[in-house]
Amino acid sequence: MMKTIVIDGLGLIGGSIALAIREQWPNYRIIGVDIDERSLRYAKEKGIIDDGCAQLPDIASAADIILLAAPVAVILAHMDQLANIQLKPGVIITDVGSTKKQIMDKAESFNHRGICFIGGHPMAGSHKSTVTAARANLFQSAYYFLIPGIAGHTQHQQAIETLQALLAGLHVKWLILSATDHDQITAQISHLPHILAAGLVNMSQDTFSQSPLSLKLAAGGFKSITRIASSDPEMWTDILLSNRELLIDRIDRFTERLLQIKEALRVHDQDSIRRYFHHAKITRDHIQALPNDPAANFFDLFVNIPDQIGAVALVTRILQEAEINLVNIHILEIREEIDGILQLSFANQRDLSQAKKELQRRGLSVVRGD
Ligand SMILES: NC(=O)c1ccc[n+]([C@@H]2O[C@H](COP(=O)([O-])OP(=O)(O)OC[C@H]3O[C@@H](n4cnc5c(N)ncnc54)[C@H](O)[C@@H]3O)[C@@H](O)[C@H]2O)c1
Ligand SMILES: O=C(O)C(=O)C[C@]1(C(=O)O)C=C[C@@H](O)C=C1
Repeated sequence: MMKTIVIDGLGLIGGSIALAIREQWPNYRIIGVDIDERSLRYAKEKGIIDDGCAQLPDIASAADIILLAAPVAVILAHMDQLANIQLKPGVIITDVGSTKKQIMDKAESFNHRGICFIGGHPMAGSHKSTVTAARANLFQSAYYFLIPGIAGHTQHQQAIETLQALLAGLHVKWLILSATDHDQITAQISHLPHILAAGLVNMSQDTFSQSPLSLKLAAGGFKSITRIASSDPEMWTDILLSNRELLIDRIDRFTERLLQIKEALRVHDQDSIRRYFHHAKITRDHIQALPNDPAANFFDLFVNIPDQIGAVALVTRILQEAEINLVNIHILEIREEIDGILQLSFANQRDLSQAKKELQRRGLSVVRGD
């Protein structure tokens, strides 16, 4: 059956989801809503959407599924708008906001009216924004959190299954959890890191205000830890304000840890300093690949590639000749002008080990990947 999908906020995330729905369900009608007319025009020209609209209330009543994909404060404001509109019977509303508690609290009024609101959050993205950066495979192999409006309720269970079918083309790993758990987890592994990355860039800029060249000397370390400081400031202001209390706590805890390492330095405590880095290394190394663990994110191999035409093609050709399946390939934006690092993701440890052997046999240097 043909369905009308309304995507409110047609940026990086809304656009990427539209592309994946398009691939999987070519007959569905996709309407994009955005205040930015250029984004709508671009998306229509590229065939990402069938039609565009500037205001959600003008199109909401035609939707079978409404996906709210604007910044968090706009999602909250547009939920208020939707509350006053007669929607199609059986409509499902969902969102992609990076915080969930505030949104799910507001969603209660829909659920009381018998309208299913399922919270959502694809746990992948980029520091780039707008629909021009959208890609159908942006979320491949990433986690996608779903928060049922009323856990265990039959209608909500069915709505979850409908959404999972709609978004099957994203090729994500679904994880159902509560809004509170979601916000606690993302405060630590997404929101705090963005605060720290931006702080580090700002501090470095201030430190070198009299010698701007110094900032340009930054190598891979600074660039990899601060890539996300290029993210959209409006989006992150909304996220922080929407997860205020948990973030204040995370900042306090982080400050304590900074003071501990400062004290170790002050008293020349070599053991503590070594333990600090050792503990982090063991933990970080295991995030990359946990052999035989189905919950492992990726089996990643990091390969040095010279800054030469055809270098990436050589890597893919070697893998193709050895008949090794590649799940994803990503050029890391570090060490520009010297050489690049390719991140190759495999479905399992066996493919990763075989790929590592083949690439090394052909003279390529593997930076990391066990
Ligand atoms: N960027 C990421 O990595 C990422 C990952 C997962 C979830 N999210 C969440 O997804 C949402 C969108 O993020 P994004 O990265 O796609 O941002 P984006 O800036 O690329 O897109 C947001 C879009 O919303 C539009 N918009 C803003 N105000 C609007 C309004 N009043 N009405 C209609 N449209 C409006 C903007 O014009 C823009 O096209 C945010 O809630 C964010 O927290 C982001
Ligand atoms: O890769 C990035 O640039 C991201 O910041 C993506 C990222 C994150 O990992 O923190 C950012 C916000 C989202 O809510 C989910 C994912």
